[in-house]
Amino acid sequence: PSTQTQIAGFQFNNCLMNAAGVACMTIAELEEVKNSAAGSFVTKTATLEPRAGNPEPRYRDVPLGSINSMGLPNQGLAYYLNYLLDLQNREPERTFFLSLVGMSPDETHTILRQVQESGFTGLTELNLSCPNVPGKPQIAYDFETTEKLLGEVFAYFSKPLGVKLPPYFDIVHFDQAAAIFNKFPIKFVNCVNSIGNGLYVEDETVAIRPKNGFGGIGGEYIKPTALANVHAFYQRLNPAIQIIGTGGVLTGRDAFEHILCGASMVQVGTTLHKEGVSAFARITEELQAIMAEKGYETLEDFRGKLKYLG
Ligand SMILES: C=Cc1c(C(=O)O)[nH]c(=O)[nH]c1=O
Repeated sequence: PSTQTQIAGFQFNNCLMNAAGVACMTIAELEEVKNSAAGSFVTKTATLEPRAGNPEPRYRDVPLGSINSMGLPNQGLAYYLNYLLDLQNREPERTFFLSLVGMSPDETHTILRQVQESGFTGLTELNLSCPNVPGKPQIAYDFETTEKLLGEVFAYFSKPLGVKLPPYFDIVHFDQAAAIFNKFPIKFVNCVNSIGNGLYVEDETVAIRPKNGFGGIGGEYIKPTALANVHAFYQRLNPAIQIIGTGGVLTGRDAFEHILCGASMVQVGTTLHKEGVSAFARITEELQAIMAEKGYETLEDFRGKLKYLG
């Protein structure tokens, strides 16, 4: 069975890749993901200028997942954009993702204009869901701001662009969010970012320093929420807008469920942080075994075909 896929017309030889934030801060990390069984990579979300991020400890692996309040540390847009421009000349047959967001709407436009004016030929993932910059609410929880921002972006941005979304927990919010995204030539939505502002306690103390221990939750804790968001948007969005599924992927079974719920690409975060890039080959083999057992040759044979109980 083949686990190849396509997003916005770009072919990928595998439907698995890293989630932004994990194994993607430096060129060395990105090269390692690129040279693994992963079909692509996405960079750490880039801001205009480099950022140190929040004080450590700011990321912890825990038994059922992870908690982080990194605070958007990154090397700055130029670092990632220049690497991607060089890479697309070295490997023109492959496509990669650039994740970005500004610290303000104006900065977001400045960044996107730089990408627009560059020769970047890959996919852009606008992160509307960082939960860990103190004082900055997650953009995508503010529907008015999100619609205004996207309207401004698509007035000048013509390269393929998708959005990284926080999890929603209310059916009406799925309706309202999908109605906004359906207004724009968005190529994909990536559901979900970490579940914001969880609290992990060890004995009597928090596990991370920033925000008195509050941080985004990933891993096994979040798969039901991730699958629900993947499927809710799959049900509601214009079919021209594809879904990237992120959250709770430990095994081929989890990847299968994301695709069954409608995902065209599946991202791995916490598991990649814990296991390293060998996770991609393992999860791929597990997914192929499930497909073989069920007689599915391609992802198309089961994508979005979640059965209801009638
Ligand atoms: C880009 C900031 C993010 C961060 C962060 O850098 O704190 N952590 C997340 O779990 N999701 C994010 O989107």
